[in-house]
Amino acid sequence: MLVFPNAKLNLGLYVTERRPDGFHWLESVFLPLPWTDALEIVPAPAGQATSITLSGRPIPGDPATNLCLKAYELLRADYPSLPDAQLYLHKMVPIGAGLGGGSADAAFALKAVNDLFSLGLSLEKLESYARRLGSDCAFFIRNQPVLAVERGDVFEEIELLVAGIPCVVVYPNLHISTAEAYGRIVPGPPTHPLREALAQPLETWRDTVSNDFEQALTPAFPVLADIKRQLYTAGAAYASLSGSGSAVYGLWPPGSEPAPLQWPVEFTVWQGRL
Ligand SMILES: C[C@@](CO)(OP(=O)(O)O)[C@H](O)COP(=O)(O)OP(=O)(O)OC[C@H]1O[C@@H](n2ccc(N)nc2=O)[C@H](O)[C@@H]1O
Ligand SMILES: Nc1ncnc2c1ncn2[C@@H]1O[C@H](COP(=O)(O)OP(=O)(O)O)[C@@H](O)[C@H]1O
Repeated sequence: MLVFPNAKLNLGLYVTERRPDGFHWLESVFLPLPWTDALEIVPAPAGQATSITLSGRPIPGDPATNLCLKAYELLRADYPSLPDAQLYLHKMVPIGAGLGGGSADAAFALKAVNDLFSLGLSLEKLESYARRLGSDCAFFIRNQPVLAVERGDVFEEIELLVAGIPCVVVYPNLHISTAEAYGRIVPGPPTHPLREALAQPLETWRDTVSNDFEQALTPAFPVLADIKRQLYTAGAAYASLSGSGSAVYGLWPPGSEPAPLQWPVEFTVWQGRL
């Protein structure tokens, strides 16, 4: 079975409180972004153990710790009759980018195994497995815009008028660790209530919708502010860091087009529509 795990963007992100377990309460809108990896899962030939073959962007760390394998093993612990499998992951979404690529791979692996081996798991059950693999992993099970609260794994419905709008995402080839980024945050309440701010026209978001990680990370990584400035110069109506970075995105009003932009060769740029 071949699936295409997509990335996500965060529209506003407020880290409101540190929890006793070291995690944080947050409030953010998650949006699917059609920038994808490719993941294939097939039953292994007789006598061959479960394995993963990686291609595309190098993933730091031992392949045995890949989140796709972790997802497979998590299900196998509860469904011992699952056969050995071969996983093939072609990585295209940048890593440590705030785009949730690893979490997407894990969530799509859960969904693919459920379909391939007819486990009959409900979306709720798949979400509860996903939560055990990462805070933002559960989002990718339903993979639709939501207001995420608590650890980023509890969702409220939200209506947004962003489908089809032009978007540019710029990854400055800078891997920011999520844990380290959280360590730089001083939690506090949102400057503007997110749901209300996002109900206003796109052009107003610049003054009302922000990402706490941006202020926390920009002093150490000024390139983030440079990219944001360039996106606004190219006509973006709204620009922001995604998640804990380092990808920065711009959104353009419907019907408009980003002005041509020049980026250093080591940057990776995605341009398309939401
Ligand atoms: C910041 C966000 C915003 O969407 O996304 P990314 O920038 O990673 O894409 C998420 O909260 C990232 O979720 P995820 O990447 O799944 O994090 P996890 O693997 O669960 O946790 C990695 C580390 O981040 C910190 N962490 C994560 C989530 C949370 N609500 N509070 C935290 O403090 C913890 O230090 C944890 O050890
Ligand atoms: N399939 C995977 N894709 C990406 N990263 C993975 C994967 N499996 C495990 N990881 C580990 O997860 C970490 C961050 O993953 P990622 O979701 O891309 O971060 P972020 O959401 O901050 O962009 C990396 O350090 C990487 O080693």
